[in-house]
Amino acid sequence: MNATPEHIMQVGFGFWASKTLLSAVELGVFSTLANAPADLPTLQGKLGLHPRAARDFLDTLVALKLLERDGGVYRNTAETDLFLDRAKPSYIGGLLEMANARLYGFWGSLTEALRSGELQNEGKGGGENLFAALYADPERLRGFLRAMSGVSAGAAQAIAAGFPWKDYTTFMDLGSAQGMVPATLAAAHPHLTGIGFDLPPVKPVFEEFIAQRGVQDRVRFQAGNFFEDPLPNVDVIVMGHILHDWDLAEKKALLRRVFDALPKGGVVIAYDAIIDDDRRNNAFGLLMSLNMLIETSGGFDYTGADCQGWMREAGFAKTRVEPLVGPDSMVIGFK
Ligand SMILES: C[S@@+](CC[C@H](N)C(=O)[O-])C[C@H]1O[C@@H](n2cnc3c(N)ncnc32)[C@H](O)[C@@H]1O
Repeated sequence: MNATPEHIMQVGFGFWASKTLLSAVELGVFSTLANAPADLPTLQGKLGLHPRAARDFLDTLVALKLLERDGGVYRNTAETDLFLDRAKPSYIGGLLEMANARLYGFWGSLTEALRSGELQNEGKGGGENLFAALYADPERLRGFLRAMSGVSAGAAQAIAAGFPWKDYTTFMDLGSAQGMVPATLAAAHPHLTGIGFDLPPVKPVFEEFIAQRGVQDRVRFQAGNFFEDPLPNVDVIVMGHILHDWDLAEKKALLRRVFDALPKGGVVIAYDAIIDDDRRNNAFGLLMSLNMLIETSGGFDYTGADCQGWMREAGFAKTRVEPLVGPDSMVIGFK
């Protein structure tokens, strides 16, 4: 065997590259360059970089294939221009802003979480649930909800394209956050009307986003607690990155409530970074589960087989798993 330490070093120093990108988003590198490509002195001035740091920082982004440089002029790549320019609706940097402001620091306590099984975020020591901790601060709430749009944008498009919506007329996105899924479904399918269901403080942020997307005539918000309040009657209930937040008993209780709320012929679509059944390939799904260890008191990610089992137990007659984009898959249950 021709063993080299390359892979080990790449993984071990992954945080160097990761933090360089997160700081670039924080400093607005990509939004600045989307307006106009620029040379080193111009960028240094616009971004407020120290002369000692600027050249290495920007050339690192070139080497990481996040920027291009031609004759001393830096510009975005096609991908960073589309996804990391704050001015574009395709911006997914909210997720990276949240990773930078919160998760980067919390993951520093991973070893402690691995030993104690206890969350390591704002709720540490207080036993508070993630959402109570997040929602105590309006800026943090907005940041978190924006981040959720980034994390669900690709999946929302894949669900809009990959599910037979022509057979259904109403849907609800349970735990909708800012409303990326309802906005995307309504925009793609003019015959659909939908509801975003989430905790009361989410309402203004949801309504602002839905109006920006121009679908406010067909998408409304309903405030409630999905463990306690009655769920509206719709054909299809979507649950994106919801089940992984909760422990096993809570996951099963939620699926049971969803089953009870659906009409006969109704459908649940649960999507997450679903782990492959053999639990060895979807590294992102497994890392997401460790992220739930850091972020929640009992949450964990799961395989397609796990989720289909819980759906059957809740009463769903038929279930299947379908890939979406990247590490995400959806588990569909038919009542
Ligand atoms: C991880 S986010 C997922 C957001 C979005 N569905 C997505 O895929 O990006 C979980 C969402 O569930 C909401 N949520 C948490 N607890 C809730 C509860 N008890 N009742 C209703 N919504 C809740 C949160 O406010 C948050 O918007």
